[in-house]
Amino acid sequence: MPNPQQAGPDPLPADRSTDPYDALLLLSFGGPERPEDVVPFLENVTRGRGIPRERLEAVGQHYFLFGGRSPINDQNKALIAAVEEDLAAHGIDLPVYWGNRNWDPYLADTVEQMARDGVRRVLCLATSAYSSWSGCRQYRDNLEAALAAVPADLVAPRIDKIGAYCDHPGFVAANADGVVAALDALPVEVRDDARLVFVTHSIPISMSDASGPQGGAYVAQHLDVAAAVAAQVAAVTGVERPHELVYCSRSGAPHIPWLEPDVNDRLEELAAEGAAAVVLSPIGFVSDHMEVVYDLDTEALATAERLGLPARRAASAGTHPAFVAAIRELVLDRASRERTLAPAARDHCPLGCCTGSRG
Ligand SMILES: CC1=C(CCC(=O)O)c2cc3nc(cc4[nH]c(cc5[nH]c(cc1n2)c(C)c5CCC(=O)O)c(CCC(=O)O)c4C)C(CCC(=O)O)=C3C
Ligand SMILES: [Fe+2]
Repeated sequence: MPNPQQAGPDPLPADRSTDPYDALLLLSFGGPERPEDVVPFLENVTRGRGIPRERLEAVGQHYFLFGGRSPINDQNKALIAAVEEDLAAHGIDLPVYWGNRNWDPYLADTVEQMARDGVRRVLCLATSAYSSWSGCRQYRDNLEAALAAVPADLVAPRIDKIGAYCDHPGFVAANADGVVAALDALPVEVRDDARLVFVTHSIPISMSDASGPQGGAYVAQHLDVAAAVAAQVAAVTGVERPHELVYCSRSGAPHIPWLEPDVNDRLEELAAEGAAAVVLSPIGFVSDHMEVVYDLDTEALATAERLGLPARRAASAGTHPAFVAAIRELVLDRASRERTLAPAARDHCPLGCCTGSRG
């Protein structure tokens, strides 16, 4: 009878096995790090997207206001460090790679490096938690293009992408914590009456309508997350507050309809209605991107100030431990489903999913 003691090293317990994956890839947007990078970065982002020149100049100014440096790369480095630490603390041995759509480190270089390192099966997590062409399908297309560019003398890895994960309880919990902290930062006399205003990136209505397998997923997912976060905040604070979803960072040509209301317009209405205070919670962003530090912290908070409306911006998920743990759970869950050939609904992207890309 074989002696199990001599059967080689114990296999990892199923709950920390990442088989069949041998690497995790963080796939992100990328951002400039120096003033000289800003214009080339914007050219990368908007190539063929028909963004009016005035809009590009305005967005360039947002970056220059912050010294030509986007916060996004530092945030991704911090997230990777936190994920590596969390994986190690849980006895999980999985190297983490990082590649971007629009700036260095470019995805194609990262995929080539993975091939050189002999990586065969990669699990990819994008820094976008929701379904849409911009947040999901475009990243899939970027993966395909990067794989196709791997030099012929190398074996390209196989890459599976985790689907929209905004519904993960850890993502919801991280955002709820941010809202609770923002409420605490409001003057005590308006705290209980504060309105919870959840914010995400506006996208063309045609892109929104075509998001997810059945369409309309972008807005539906955000409404679900907003409701879940608001419920958790109510449970923690013991106060039910009205909540709603608004949009920021509208781009594109003026005649193309994008999701509304814009956060600034809505703040005007709320002030006119006599709202006591607001908390802005950027659930549409996984960390404090330029849209958060400019469109919310700089612009929307100035609007609120002008209106005399007390307002605080809640932290995004960032490196909140609940979000970092969520990433580990997403990885382990996908790996175990891959082993049992039972992919989760989130990972099922039919051919027509998130295709609509323009107004
Ligand atoms: C849904 C969505 C997300 C969330 C999902 C995800 O994260 O992917 C997102 C993220 C981001 N968008 C970013 C930056 C930009 N997005 C632009 C333009 C556009 N975004 C769009 C949508 C989204 N964008 C759309 C429909 C356009 C119009 C052009 C087109 O149809 O493709 C432009 C061009 C100028 C402008 O028009 O604003 C810039 C500079 C950055 C980096 C920020 C930083 O540096 O911290 C990040 C994380
Ligand atoms: Fe964007």
